[in-house]
Amino acid sequence: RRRSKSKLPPSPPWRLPLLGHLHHLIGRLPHRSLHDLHLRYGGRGKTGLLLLQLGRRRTLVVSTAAAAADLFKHHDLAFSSRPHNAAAHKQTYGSRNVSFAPYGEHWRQAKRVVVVHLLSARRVDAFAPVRAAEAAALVSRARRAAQAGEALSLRELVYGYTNAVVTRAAAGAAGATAERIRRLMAESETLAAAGFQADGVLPDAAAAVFRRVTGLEKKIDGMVDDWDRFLSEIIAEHEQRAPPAPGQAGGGDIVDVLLQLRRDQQGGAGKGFELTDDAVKAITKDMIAAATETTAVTLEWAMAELARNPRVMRKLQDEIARVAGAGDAVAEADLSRMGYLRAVIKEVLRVHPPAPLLIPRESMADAALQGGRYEIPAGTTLLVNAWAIGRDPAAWDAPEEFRPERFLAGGAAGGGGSRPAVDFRGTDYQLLPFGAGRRICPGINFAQPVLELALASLLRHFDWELPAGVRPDDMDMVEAPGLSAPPRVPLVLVPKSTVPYSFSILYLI
Ligand code: HEM
Repeated sequence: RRRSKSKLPPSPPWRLPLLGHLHHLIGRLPHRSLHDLHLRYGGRGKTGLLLLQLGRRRTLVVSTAAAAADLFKHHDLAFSSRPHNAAAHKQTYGSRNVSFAPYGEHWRQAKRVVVVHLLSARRVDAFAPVRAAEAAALVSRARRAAQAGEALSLRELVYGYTNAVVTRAAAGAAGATAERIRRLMAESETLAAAGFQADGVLPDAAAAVFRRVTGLEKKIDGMVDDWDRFLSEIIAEHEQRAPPAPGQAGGGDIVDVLLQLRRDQQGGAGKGFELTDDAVKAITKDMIAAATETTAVTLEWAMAELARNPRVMRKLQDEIARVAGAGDAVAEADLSRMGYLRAVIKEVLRVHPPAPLLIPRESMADAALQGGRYEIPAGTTLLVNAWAIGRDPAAWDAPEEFRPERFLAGGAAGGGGSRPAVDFRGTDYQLLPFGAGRRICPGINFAQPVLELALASLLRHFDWELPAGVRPDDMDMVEAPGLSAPPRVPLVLVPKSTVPYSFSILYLI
């Protein structure tokens, strides 16, 4: 026992009964306190690993790019499951979605369906008209505020946009339905966070008692029923109307595609996976939940950084004006020529990853990390601290500076040099906002044009100013607690129109 203990990664002192090291995190943002713990107790050689006992879960925390590279290159399979969580299990039809499904045949087949059929490049292209219409609606909302000289809540503005794009792409729904999804999602997030906490600390039976006694169980059940009623209605509506004809432009929304797959394959892609009603609902809900908040949070942080860095805002506006030409709406075809826009989005995701600890994973087998220096037993929860990795001084020059230029082609991670630009697709381990390996986010291709088009449109048509009396240095750049990490102080900015009145009329009609 002594020998294997010496092969465990470093741990902080003061491990309390029941809580373990949880008291180090209480009342603070987990990604920030885990980063502090890594700096303080991560060992002399800073191996990038820390082993904590968080309530009942033995937890490995990865905090540097080098440690993430070793983990994802050599041990990804061992760490490809997800820890069981009773609240999440209930909300996902028994973990029949992708995000929370344990590693196994269901997850493999469901992820294949998502990657090949729901989020392929062709499918994402087919949603271009939805993005264009919602970007125009976004601009016209901002224009009304600009003409009235009013300040705008950026959170409301960008959440309305991502919510509309995602619900239309997933379920063909708009208007009142999008509003219903928005309410369901806000309530689910609060309940999921509470459920996660109870489950993380207490053994199963005690966590179940805690949920019952506090009324949490009843609220979760109510929420599960509300979602189920809503998703059943959507499926029924889709089944009643004629399916999109083969080859029809777009081929329908995500629910259409799932129902068509079910008709074609009579129960899915093979053994261990059936596209039952529950699976269709779980996957549809997963797409909506995984896409809406993450993209909205990225846009809110992007606007906050631009407001704080007027030099970057001006440089970006110049690029957009140069590529998009005068007056007109930004066309998606132009986005690929906006290198600085892409660099800005990467820099935002480096400094403010919307899922700072990714989604927790769990190891299925013993793993010998860093060439056998450390042995991690099976059943260990894994947290990859993407927020800390984005600030790793061994991987980034001046990590606290917001400097998109570091991502321009030919620039090395830290800026300058001739290496290819760092990307966020899971092979550059210093930039992991979407994760890496088998569990990497399958939504990158969907998220990218949603983010780029919104940002280019908002910057094309308006200058964005801080409300009177607020200086860039006064801005609070700390995250709110929760599953995603928006700014803790919702961003408010004042749009000033940059487009001549004759063009702006087009956006009001
Ligand atoms: C800025 C936008 C987004 C960010 C930052 C983001 C981030 C993430 C992260 C960190 C993970 C966990 C990866 C891991 O465990 O290693 C994940 C998983 C996932 N994401 Fe995203 N995501 C975004 C947008 C989307 C979109 C638009 C969709 C779908 C339309 C989506 C669908 C999913 C799904 C289904 C998973 C689960 C994958 C699995 O467990 O195998 N995401 N995402």
